[in-house]
Amino acid sequence: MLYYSGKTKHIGNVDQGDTVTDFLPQERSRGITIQSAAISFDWGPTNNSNRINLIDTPGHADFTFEVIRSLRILDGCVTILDAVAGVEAQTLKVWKQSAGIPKICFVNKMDRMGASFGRTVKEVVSKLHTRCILINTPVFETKGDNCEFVGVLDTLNKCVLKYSRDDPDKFEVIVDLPESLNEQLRKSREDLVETLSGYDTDLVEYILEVTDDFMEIPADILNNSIRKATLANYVTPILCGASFKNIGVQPLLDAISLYLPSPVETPKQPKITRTDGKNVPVRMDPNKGLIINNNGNLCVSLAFKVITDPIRGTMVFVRVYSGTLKSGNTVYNSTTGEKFKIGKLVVMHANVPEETNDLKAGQIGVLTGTSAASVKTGDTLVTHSIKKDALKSFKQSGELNLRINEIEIPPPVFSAAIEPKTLGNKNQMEQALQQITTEDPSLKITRDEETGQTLLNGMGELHLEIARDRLLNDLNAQINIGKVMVSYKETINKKSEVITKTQEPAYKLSMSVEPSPQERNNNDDEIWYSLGGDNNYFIMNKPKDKDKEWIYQTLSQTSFVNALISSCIVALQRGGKTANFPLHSIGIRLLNDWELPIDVSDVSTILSLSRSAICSALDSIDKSSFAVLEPLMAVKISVLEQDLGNVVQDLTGARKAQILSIEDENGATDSGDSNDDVLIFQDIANKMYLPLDHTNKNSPAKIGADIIKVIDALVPLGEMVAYMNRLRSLTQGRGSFVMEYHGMEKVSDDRLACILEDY
Ligand SMILES: Nc1nc2c(ncn2[C@@H]2O[C@H](COP(=O)(O)OP(=O)(O)OP(=O)(O)O)[C@@H](O)[C@H]2O)c(=O)[nH]1
Repeated sequence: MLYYSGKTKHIGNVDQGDTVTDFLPQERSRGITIQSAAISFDWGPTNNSNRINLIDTPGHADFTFEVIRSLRILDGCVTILDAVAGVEAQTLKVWKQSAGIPKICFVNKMDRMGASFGRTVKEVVSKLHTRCILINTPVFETKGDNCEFVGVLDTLNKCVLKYSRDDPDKFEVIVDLPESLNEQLRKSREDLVETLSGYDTDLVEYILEVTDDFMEIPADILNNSIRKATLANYVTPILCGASFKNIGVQPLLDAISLYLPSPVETPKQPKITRTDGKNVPVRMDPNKGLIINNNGNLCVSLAFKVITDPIRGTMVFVRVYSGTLKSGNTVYNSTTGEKFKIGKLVVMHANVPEETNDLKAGQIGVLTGTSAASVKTGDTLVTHSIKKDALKSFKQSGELNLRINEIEIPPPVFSAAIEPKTLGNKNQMEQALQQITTEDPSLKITRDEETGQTLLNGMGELHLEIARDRLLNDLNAQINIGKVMVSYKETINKKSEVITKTQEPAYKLSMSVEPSPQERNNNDDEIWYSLGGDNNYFIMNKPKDKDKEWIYQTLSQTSFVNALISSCIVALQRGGKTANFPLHSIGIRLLNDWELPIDVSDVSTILSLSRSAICSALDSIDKSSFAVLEPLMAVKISVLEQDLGNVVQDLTGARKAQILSIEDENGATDSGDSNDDVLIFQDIANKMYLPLDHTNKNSPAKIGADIIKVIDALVPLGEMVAYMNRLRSLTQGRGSFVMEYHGMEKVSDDRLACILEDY
């Protein structure tokens, strides 16, 4: 894409390790994407081109947070499928995560032996539950004994685009089609028009009034109709190609411009809320921003990624949601309460930054320089042009404290102990840890206050392995890292006493600790603040008391709340009474009888009083009311029928799995959709026109006579460590699995004894 849009001079190759978006040394040496990259380029006729902000996300399950944070800010997705593997378990997972975002599918690797466009499209309809329309279909040529993929048949423009494998810039447009391709074109066009007619009444009117010959309907009428139906998530346009052989990339770029939404049209606008919980409507207008009381307007942006570049320093990637962000603006970070002045604003073109004066609503760009160093992924940044005299009342009402719906970080389920090689390396270790956790908030550092041990927590074994390499090799940290272990937690099953702490002249804080529910009720009298995951919350009863409004004037509400949140986090790091494991599912409540002196100006007393109140509250709970929790994983395993017995026996025996279902692959219904939907989409898939596959000869077992069974099970994570090797040996390498975090579960007494022994 970068090559064709003119942003790079040659085409990067993952296998040679010179891609633009995979730029970390480890991404290049391992040939995988670890961090999602955001780059911008233009595509389309020169005077009418579209700015495309491309975010390339990793595919491995351990980097799921990269996908979550990218989905938060993007307006449309391109789902890339491997034409041999079809819809994989991870495809299904990411598809569900991106619900509501308009999508295009690109069936890649059509040049491979066993590639099957037809089967892949059928799987997209029946497994992902979406209607598909074929924007282009594959074209093959017989060369000797081989059948070679050479180009695509454009359904809309009724021509073949034939590519040269040697020269990425060369392609022929063929309009005189042989009869076999004419039939392929007619059938895909007929199907496309029929599917769109189910949604677009304008198209139906055109057919009734102008022509009912689907071959005669002009491409621009159909393109309009496809755009509408895609934005409404009614259909998914599908294209095919072989990016490695430079086939079908330009039509994909055209499709992105034609069918995916601009920022103004995106159906999934973010939620902007004020600290009092009220929603503020998003206004994607670069000139106006969020107008407040006619006194000026606000520009609101979300920092969705922070990286430390060895040359450019901190780079904060932002998406602007309202108004215009200008270089030189003073930014208020409403998540942390800090203020800073923007240095340079840049837009990344491939790996070359281009300085810009402003970023308008809808755009993506980068804040650089040391002033941005305190920003973390997920922070909301606010700038305003509010008249001075109005600003004071504005601040008092807390209206600057807007938050764009925060990015929830999935809980890390693995950890490894980490220590400096010598005492002298401690500071450097802290800095390196700070850097990798700022870049990747799904890595977390926890410290056991009593033993002084530091734990690096992550989403999976590969995640921690990569973090380890980055610390040791890229950041040169002088550290020792222990074995990767499962993260166990502890929780409480009863409420503590209420502990009141006071200090002269007029400080009073009463706090208690309680088990926090999995699903909380929406209670208007309470505000819940997440304590950075682990289902831990700080709960504050909303002050009703008019006399307490002064707090907004003297000590801003944000610093009061932030101080309480920090003390909660510190107090929770003490861990539980059974084995000192970090605490989970805890609610820390501030009662409404708090008092502060009228001239309070700093938060240190609040910090120490609240911390000591929480610790005493935890101490008031007896040891027998603490319980150890372990991560439970939802596992989906695909195996051939003949291997099913062995795999199930291993799961239920050694691995203590709870089997939820075993189904034939085609009947597997994990979409979360109703049974009716499942049947509807199977029916659509069966009736849909699919062109013949020519490369399908030596296709994998999947489409042979073998029946594939899908096992759904819940398994303790501790039993899934190194499961890939076990599954391979049980199935002669023919089985595959994906898993995702399901929740924390109380450990039975006999398992607890084993876990404690292991630790
Ligand atoms: N035969 C063939 N191989 C391809 C094609 N496109 C990519 N590949 C190969 O597939 C492998 C994976 O390519 P990537 O581009 O890294 O795939 P990815 O899905 O982005 O992987 P992650 O970055 O880890 O998410 C590489 O070895 C590529 O050479 C294609 O069109 N044809």
